[in-house]
Amino acid sequence: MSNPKEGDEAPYLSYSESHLSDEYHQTLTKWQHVRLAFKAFRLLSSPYFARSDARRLFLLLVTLMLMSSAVRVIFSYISRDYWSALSGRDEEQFYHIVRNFCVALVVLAPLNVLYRYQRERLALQWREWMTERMLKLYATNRVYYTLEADPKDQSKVDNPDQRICEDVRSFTHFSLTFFLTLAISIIDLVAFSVILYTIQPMLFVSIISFATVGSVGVAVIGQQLMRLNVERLQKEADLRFSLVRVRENAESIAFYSGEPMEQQQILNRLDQVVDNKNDIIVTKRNLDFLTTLYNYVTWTLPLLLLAPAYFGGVIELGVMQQAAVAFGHVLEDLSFIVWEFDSLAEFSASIRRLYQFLQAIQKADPDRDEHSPLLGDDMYNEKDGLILPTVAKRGPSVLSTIQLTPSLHAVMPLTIRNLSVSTPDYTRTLVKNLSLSVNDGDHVLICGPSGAGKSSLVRSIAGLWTAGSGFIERTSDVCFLPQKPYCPVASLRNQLLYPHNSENQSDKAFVQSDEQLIAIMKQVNILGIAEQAGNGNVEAGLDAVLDWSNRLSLGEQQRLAFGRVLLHRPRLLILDESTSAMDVQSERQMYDLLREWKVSYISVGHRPTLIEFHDIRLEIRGMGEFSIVRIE
Ligand SMILES: Nc1ncnc2c1ncn2[C@@H]1O[C@H](COP(=O)(O)OP(=O)(O)OP(=O)(O)O)[C@@H](O)[C@H]1O
Repeated sequence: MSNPKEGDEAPYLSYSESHLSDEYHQTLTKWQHVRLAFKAFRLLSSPYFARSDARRLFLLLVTLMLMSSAVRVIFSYISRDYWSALSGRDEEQFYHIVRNFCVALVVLAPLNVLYRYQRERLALQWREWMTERMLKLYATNRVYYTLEADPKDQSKVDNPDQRICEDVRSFTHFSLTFFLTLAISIIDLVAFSVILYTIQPMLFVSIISFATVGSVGVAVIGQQLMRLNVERLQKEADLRFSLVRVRENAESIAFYSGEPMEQQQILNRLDQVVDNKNDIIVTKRNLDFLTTLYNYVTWTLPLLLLAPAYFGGVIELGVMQQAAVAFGHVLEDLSFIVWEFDSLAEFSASIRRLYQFLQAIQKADPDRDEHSPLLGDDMYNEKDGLILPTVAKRGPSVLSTIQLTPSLHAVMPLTIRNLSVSTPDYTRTLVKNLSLSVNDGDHVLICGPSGAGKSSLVRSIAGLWTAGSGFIERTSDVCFLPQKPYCPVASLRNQLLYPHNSENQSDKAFVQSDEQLIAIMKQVNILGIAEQAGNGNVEAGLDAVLDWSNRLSLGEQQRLAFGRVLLHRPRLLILDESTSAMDVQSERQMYDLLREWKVSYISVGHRPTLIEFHDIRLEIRGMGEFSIVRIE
């Protein structure tokens, strides 16, 4: 990996794999980091603020921000007069100021509240918009699958869940908080500097020197805090992920009695979180020593500087008080970035993680290339929302890929010509030069030794794997049945309708009556499941929402998956060991149903009982070799 040079712009925007990696980021200079962060920030934020509604809300927010700045200056004058009236024992003036204060409190103070409210509201809307868009890009063209598929891929992004949920939240929240607070600080800085200067020019000079010394000191310690915070996000996501894995694989772990190993792994990750947090606490303590000292000096320094003038009767007590307040404000504004190290670190970490993630999504999506907008803004239309891309924009790939053409009007359910299938990393060819035609009513059995490439061939037919060469034409009216069917957390009715959903308006055409669903459950022999879930009432059972993947046996889940197929009645069905957990009689019953429906099917499996349900046998032997024979 080459070390990037100063002024080297191009790599920041390209998504070559090395530029997505953490190692690449470690080679960047500090200046390049800042430029990359700004460029990434612009690319991530501009699509949202290109929208008229977002711009309107932002304008309102800036107006409120300016007004709340003015409120602070007005209050500083009220407070000056208040103290002056008190020190001069001027009762009439005092009550006059109290009246002014009450009016200001009612009229002006709510502006501060409204400003903060509006800021939160905009941050939430922005978050919703960005998360929605990222989710769509993540789901388009099975990007989520591609990102997980190649374990050796250097550009693989960790914890996408954390990036979509947590990083988007902190990005949108901090963008607004940070930049607006920065703007307020600059306005305040100017306003209160003028006040200080008019009280005594020396006050202004001393505050600048004081703030510079303090900021440098804090920056040295704060830098370490920034690095530790970046690490914290990743370590906490890793810990959460290891707990999610235990929950998802609870039964397998229980059978293996794998608790000690799992616990060890979780504890190792917890140790890393704790070590990191310890370092953060120690660094914060050091920072605290400095900032506390700084705060107390801030409180007394302006009073010390103005004491001779006060005791000499040149200025009033109110002026002293106003100077102290202004001094605090200016110092706070000058040190804003320093104080905000914590959030700044979190903010820059989330920018980087989001940018990396969106680059990886762009790379994994065959319909997009490095020139496509990062957040897909060309696909956005104010009226229809996000439109998913349909036209391939990417030029010919350097690596050859399988050409898949799914069509509703395909002449045959499946035609394969000169197909070679490789693993996603192109290191091994599993099938070489395969040509096969599957006619309506054909039943093909794919068999062969474990690891030879049977499931890989199915993945290529589905379009999940594209590494290799050759042509696949198939009907788009196809269903794939994996060995372990996916059961979403939903009602039994929606298990059967999956991937459709009875609650979705757009899926209305796929929804079946309870009678039809019950008839199907009878055919695939799972009516008992509905009866149990509904305490004897089958209709109530259809509405039961349970963790079905843990509740049902694998054989029951496989029969449920056949029920889904029966509902969808595809022209072509591809089964990858989809009856492996069934008893022989159930397996026969399922295949009899398939034949009854006259559906063409291709099965992958090892069981000798499967032979009799098929008429063509494709044996994959590994290393590219195969044979095709007709079963008599
Ligand atoms: N994402 C991946 N990247 C690289 N190699 C992979 C990947 N997924 C699977 N493989 C490898 O591809 C080979 C073929 O796997 P495949 O799942 O197709 O085998 P199979 O014939 O279906 O085996 P089984 O009968 O055990 O299910 C295996 O050696 C496997 O390790």
